[in-house]
Amino acid sequence: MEELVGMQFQENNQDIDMETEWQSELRRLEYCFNIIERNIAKYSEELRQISDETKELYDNYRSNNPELHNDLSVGLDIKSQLERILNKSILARKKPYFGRIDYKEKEDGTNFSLYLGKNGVRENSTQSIVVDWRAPVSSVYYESEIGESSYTTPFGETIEIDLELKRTYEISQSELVDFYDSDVVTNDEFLTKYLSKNKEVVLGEIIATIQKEQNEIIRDTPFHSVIVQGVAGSGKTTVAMHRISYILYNYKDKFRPDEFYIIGSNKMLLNYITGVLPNLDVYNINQMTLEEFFMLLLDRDMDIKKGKYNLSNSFMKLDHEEDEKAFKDLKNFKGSMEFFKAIKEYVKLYELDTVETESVIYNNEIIYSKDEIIYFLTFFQDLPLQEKIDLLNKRLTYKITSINEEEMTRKEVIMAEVKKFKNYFGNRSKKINLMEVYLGFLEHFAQHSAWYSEKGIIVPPKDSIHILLQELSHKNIDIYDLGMLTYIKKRLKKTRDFEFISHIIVDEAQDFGVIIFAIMKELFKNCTYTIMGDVSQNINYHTGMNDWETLKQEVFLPEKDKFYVLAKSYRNTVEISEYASKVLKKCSFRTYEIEPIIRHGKEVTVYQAKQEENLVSEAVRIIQNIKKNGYDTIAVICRTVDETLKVQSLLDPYLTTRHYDEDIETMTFTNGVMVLPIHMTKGLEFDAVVIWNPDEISYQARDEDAKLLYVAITRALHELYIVYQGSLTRLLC
Ligand SMILES: Nc1ncnc2c1ncn2[C@@H]1O[C@H](COP(=O)(O)OP(=O)(O)OP(=O)(O)O)[C@@H](O)[C@H]1O
Repeated sequence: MEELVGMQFQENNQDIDMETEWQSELRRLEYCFNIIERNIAKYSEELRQISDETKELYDNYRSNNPELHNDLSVGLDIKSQLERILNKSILARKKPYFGRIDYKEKEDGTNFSLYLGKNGVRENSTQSIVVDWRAPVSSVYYESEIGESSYTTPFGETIEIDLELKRTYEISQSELVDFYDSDVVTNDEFLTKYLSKNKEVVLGEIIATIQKEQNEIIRDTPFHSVIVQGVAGSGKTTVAMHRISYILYNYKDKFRPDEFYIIGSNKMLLNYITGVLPNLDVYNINQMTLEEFFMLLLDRDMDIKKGKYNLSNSFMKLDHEEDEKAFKDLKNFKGSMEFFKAIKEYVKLYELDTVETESVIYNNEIIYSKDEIIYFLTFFQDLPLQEKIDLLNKRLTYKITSINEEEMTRKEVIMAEVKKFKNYFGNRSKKINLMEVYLGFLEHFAQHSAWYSEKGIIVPPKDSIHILLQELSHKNIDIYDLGMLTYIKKRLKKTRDFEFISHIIVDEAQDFGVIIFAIMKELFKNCTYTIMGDVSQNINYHTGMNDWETLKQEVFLPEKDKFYVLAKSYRNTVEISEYASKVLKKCSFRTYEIEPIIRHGKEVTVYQAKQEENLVSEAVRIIQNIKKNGYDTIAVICRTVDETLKVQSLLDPYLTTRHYDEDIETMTFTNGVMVLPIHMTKGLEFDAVVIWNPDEISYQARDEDAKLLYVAITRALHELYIVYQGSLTRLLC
């Protein structure tokens, strides 16, 4: 157990005047720098040594010494660990800590004065002079007020304390700039100062200003799942990234980073959000889109590229043409639990059809009865079909062997008998074509909808399944089809592909239908989840989630898993938040109120142009002003991809913009002006946003359009502009 030592604790804090206190803090900082410098020298030397050793190992390995492979990989591992430690120490030299807590432990009266930093700093192998923000005790800094309090260790032990001081430091480039005590400066004042800064091109870490309600989520146990509804800008993504860091730090023995999967809707968002992870000391996490995730699981059993399937990106289909009703019905069905319940029923049927369930007669006697076989199939329901077949074959051959042994049959005869029956229930590796099974299911569903209704499944109008079959015959598939195929694989095939995942983090979860989570829960039995979303931002209105109820009640376990609500927005100014709230008030769905952190900015500016050319000149003027004001990240947000391409060409003669790349997989978030369709701005934020032409046609007064507009508005940190022509959408009036 590491010993926590801090500055010599002062019993009589009140009596020390500010000057002495300031001097004492300077001395403490100096002391800390000395230790850090000493550590840097030590780690540099160790790194030099290990680099030499691995270089030598590598040379030997190359000159035909392959048995050195293991030593070499251990050496390289140590080297990269040392590089990280050294790097952390070098960073700590600029700002070793951000906070301090002084407290007395109730049980034995011991006093502590602890400094908290992004990374722990050790004086020697047993003593820390700066405590890592993720350590259990650091929770006091985020959660407790001065006075009686407690903190809990990851393993449930509660430590009662008396908190006497909570202090926050401003240290810049190794200089102490200021410090504030929590009974003097409010949390909000400190936060506002922090929030008024400009945006960086990756999501930032917030360890110095994590709020109480965020801290609770970050530090919740990874042994159950966590679902978070948070208004736009409430820090869901940020909290998720800090939670990963916390779990990997505190539960090293139980969780490995390569067993963590972050699922997001596109590559630009993923790169943006995971950019913060090295800064939070997290490496080797998997990050991918849901499409990629399912394809990874399907692996060679269903090669989308080889099969020449067109994988439609559900996020790209956001033009505002009216979908036909049948398409809407299909979308609603594909995202719902009903679709999942239906495939489950079909798989059961498929198993009974595939496995020979008639009684097995041997030497005129029933040796395996129909009832027994059906009982076996039901009892081992969760096992994949292939495994059940293997087990049934094994049991049958065992019975045949026993009967023959009782009759003292010769060994060779027994073997010949066993051979006859060894594949009685099916081959060891039965070839299963996943797409064929899926199509079989859809056809069965279309033809026998009454059978499914009898099982309590709400069946969609017939047309929708026909459309789906047609789409598949044209080789068009989407994430819901991939999800179904993955489920079929898990149920029918014997595979180890599903055993390597322990925690899944889903950002912008509301954009996926609840069925996706139901499928994942079936695929990975021992996995837990961190699910972040905001139902007001569901941009896939028909497939995505417009409330959390089904997910909470039917997919997760209300008595075990946790549901949190984050109501405060840290991103937007009060003016922008209020503007966004106005849109939500026009909707019929349940909304979650936004509570902005009190940070005022410019009023939202709405500009009506007479003609398109005025729209362009006004947008150019606005953007130039924004730049003059010193803001670096600016977005012009359009309704569709087509509009984005058009606006880009309209602005091009006057401004340098970062071009929208139709291959969204290769786009990255950058400084400067980006022209983007709404769906690509999900999860991102910009210093200033210009919403392009939100007129009556582009955004009708209906819930799905309100959600899109809400997303666009809430991307802006400091300034928001609306430029339009014709009649402004009623959602903004
Ligand atoms: N406690 C905090 N202290 C300082 N900044 C914070 C805090 N919490 C969140 N932020 C900032 O607020 C902004 C929004 O955070 P984030 O993107 O994680 O929110 P979100 O809920 O995922 O938003 P959205 O739903 O719109 O994608 C970020 O700039 C983040 O750094």
